[in-house]
Amino acid sequence: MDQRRAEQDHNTGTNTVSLYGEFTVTGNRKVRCAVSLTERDLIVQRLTSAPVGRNKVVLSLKDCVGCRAYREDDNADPAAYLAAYFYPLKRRWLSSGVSRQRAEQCFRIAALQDPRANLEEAEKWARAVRERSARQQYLRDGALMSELSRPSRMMLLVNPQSGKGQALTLYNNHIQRMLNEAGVTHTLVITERQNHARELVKEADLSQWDALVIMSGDGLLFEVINGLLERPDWEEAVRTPLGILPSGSGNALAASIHHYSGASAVYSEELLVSCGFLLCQRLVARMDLVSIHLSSSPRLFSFLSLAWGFVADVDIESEKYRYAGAARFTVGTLVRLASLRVYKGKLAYLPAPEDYSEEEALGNNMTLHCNNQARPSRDSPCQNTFHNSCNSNNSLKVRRTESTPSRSAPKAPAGPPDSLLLPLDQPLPSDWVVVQEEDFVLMLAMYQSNLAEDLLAAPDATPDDGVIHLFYVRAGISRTALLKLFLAMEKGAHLATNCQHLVHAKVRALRLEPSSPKGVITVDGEVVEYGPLQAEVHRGLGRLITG
Ligand SMILES: Nc1ncnc2c1ncn2[C@@H]1O[C@H](COP(=O)(O)OP(=O)(O)OP(=O)(O)O)[C@@H](O)[C@H]1O
Repeated sequence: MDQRRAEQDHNTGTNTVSLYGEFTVTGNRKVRCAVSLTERDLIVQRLTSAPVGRNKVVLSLKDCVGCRAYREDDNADPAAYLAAYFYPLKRRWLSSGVSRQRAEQCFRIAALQDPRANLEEAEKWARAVRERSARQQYLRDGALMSELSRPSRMMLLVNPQSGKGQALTLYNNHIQRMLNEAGVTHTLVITERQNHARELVKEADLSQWDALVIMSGDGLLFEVINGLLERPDWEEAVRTPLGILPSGSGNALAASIHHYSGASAVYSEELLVSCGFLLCQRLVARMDLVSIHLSSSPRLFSFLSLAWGFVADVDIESEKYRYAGAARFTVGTLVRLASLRVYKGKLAYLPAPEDYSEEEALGNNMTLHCNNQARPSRDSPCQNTFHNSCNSNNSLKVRRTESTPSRSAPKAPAGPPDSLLLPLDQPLPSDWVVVQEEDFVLMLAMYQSNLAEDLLAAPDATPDDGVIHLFYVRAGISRTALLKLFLAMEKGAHLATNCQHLVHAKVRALRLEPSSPKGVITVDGEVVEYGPLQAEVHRGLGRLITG
């Protein structure tokens, strides 16, 4: 295989070769390779007499997280080295599924005797690979995404107790190396107790960070989001890009991000590698946040779900099967099915208009600016233009931030006002739909696609569709039918089962008034005050690093 043939091979279509070189493989100087870089791919061809196909590897730059040039400490060796890090989707051993698996390409560049010249050549390649791979990401993901600045600085909050208690091991085994390969500078913060992360982000100098990344379950992100919204500068703070790396047992947001990337479902460490890869791409989208009013607690902000009845009970009761990881929900579902019960209450909602258009989403939002240099010009938050009577209600219920040390104390309660909600003790506005039934098996409001790694509850949800996907199951459903629904939910096929007891509505706000004296309500998997509540979606209020 000679140089001319290698070049001809790849000079096809628009994928023209922009760099070509012949290097040896690091670690085996006998193996020579012809390496070509095109706009889309890095093509490595071993220069042997064997048939071409077997010796050629084509690596898509979309799968590349980073590339670097370096010299080794050996002064006698004039060579420089080029290492490129890829995480392509590969078929799993003995399975039909695919998952991202690490593939490193490492070359020795020693064409010249001058070590500096070799290093310059390696650096030219590394720059070209990085630039093209960043361009590929941006092209793939379109206009509504923005990119973090490079190099990026992230605060990585790790909850060592999350899931099976292996978060730090998972960080050491996968994430540390991947972030280094991608040139992401990160500071590791190990959370020590409940609310530690919340307090930290409430006080943090956010200008130091391009993103806050949470390695835990969904509970830690819930704390971080609410901490950001308690700040006097919440309008700016809530637009800090947030990333998630799954090490809990539910990992619903991580599974949702993976789902949005279009890849087939993966679980546990494979999900972690996928989310790590997506984090390294540094693409930021808007994320809906839902403001939730409880009867006497301060207002909360939720990014994932609101549940009452069967789902909330399973979430909480299955805590004791935590050692089983993601399987805890399956075990919990089976246990609760055996003692299936009816939950009484009133449910009402404001339907989302059919043509809830992109323009409406963008109405109050300008271009995304995600790096810290651009922070002062970050886009305005979604601000509601109506200021009706509900605001006085909110001002009573919102957690006040006067106790937070700050240069300028906030005049208004933290977080945006709610424009669609009347006080809980007032009748509903006339355009709301009141559900006729008062006997339910479950109520589940979702604003991301996944309820857990293996529960695709709202398959067509997107991070910023401005919609609460409301599901409820009426009383009267048999155990078998309910089990079938949950089994179908693994593939997101529950709506296609045509179950007469399952209702799905896309809504912008809802009110729930449970009438049973005791019960469980969860917000993002965390137990909250039981009693009447209402919720309103704030389209695109937050920022999420997603794929
Ligand atoms: N070092 C710590 N020790 C105990 N609790 C902690 C610590 N750090 C954080 N926490 C708390 O643990 C709670 C649970 O965290 P999180 O939901 O992220 O993980 P998880 O419960 O393991 O995940 P999942 O809900 O998916 O099972 C959070 O409310 C957080 O405040």
